[in-house]
Amino acid sequence: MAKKIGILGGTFDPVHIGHLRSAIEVLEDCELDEVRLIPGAVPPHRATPMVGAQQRLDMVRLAVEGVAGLSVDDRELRREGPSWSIDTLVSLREELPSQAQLYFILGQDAFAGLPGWHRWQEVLLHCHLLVLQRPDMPAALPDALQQLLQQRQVAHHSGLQGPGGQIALLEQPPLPVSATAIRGALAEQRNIRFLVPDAVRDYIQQHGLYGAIHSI
Ligand SMILES: Nc1ncnc2c1ncn2[C@@H]1O[C@H](COP(=O)(O)OP(=O)(O)OP(=O)(O)O)[C@@H](O)[C@H]1O
Ligand SMILES: O=C(O)c1ccc[n+]([C@@H]2O[C@H](COP(=O)([O-])O)[C@@H](O)[C@H]2O)c1
Repeated sequence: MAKKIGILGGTFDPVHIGHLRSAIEVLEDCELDEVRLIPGAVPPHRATPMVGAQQRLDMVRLAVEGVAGLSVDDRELRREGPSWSIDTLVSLREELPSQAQLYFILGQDAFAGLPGWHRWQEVLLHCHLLVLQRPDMPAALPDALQQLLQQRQVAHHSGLQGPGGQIALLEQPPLPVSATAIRGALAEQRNIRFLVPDAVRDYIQQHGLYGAIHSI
């Protein structure tokens, strides 16, 4: 049987339960062998993260420690330059058997930006896309994505066939959590308990990240 591998790329500034619950639900619903969380070192498409790549990676490692089926892949920190997803996909493909099924998991907001990605039209050569709902996101998608969905969307994720090339939208209930909101809460010295794993909260506190100066 071909391996089924999910990849959840992100800035993870910081990692939170929205990422982790999504990873677990996709792992179970799509019967994947594993989901790899891949922190971006130099996100090319957004402002510089508040916290450096190594500390964001540390937090993702703490978050998935001991969680069956979830792992961390640090390849984007091991290369120079912008963390383009296409480079990540090509390097994963070089390592995996050609029949392995790759599922790139991304939220609706990230999917809406796909036509702006570096070499975006090559992305589906290497993987399927699994798009997760997020709360408060506009339903309208750019024309290029509507066309892409007409060509590539399958009605249900169970219809995704082969190593890549198709898109499924998941009906998973979204958690209304974002890294932006967590950074905002920390800046106001609010308690972020249960929005991130306790080990991540402890790390933030120990290192005084995001302006957290008190016991949070
Ligand atoms: N609550 C959530 N539910 C579903 N998907 C999510 C959720 N939060 C983040 N994601 C998805 O996880 C991936 C990585 O997200 P990212 O690290 O940018 O977190 P974020 O919470 O969106 O951060 P920020 O608020 O800084 O933009 C993206 O594809 C994003 O859409
Ligand atoms: O490769 C690109 O040009 C590109 C542009 C925007 C986003 N991405 C990827 O999309 C994923 C989610 O991004 P973000 O900003 O929500 O953390 C993450 O893996 C990014 O590397 C990739």
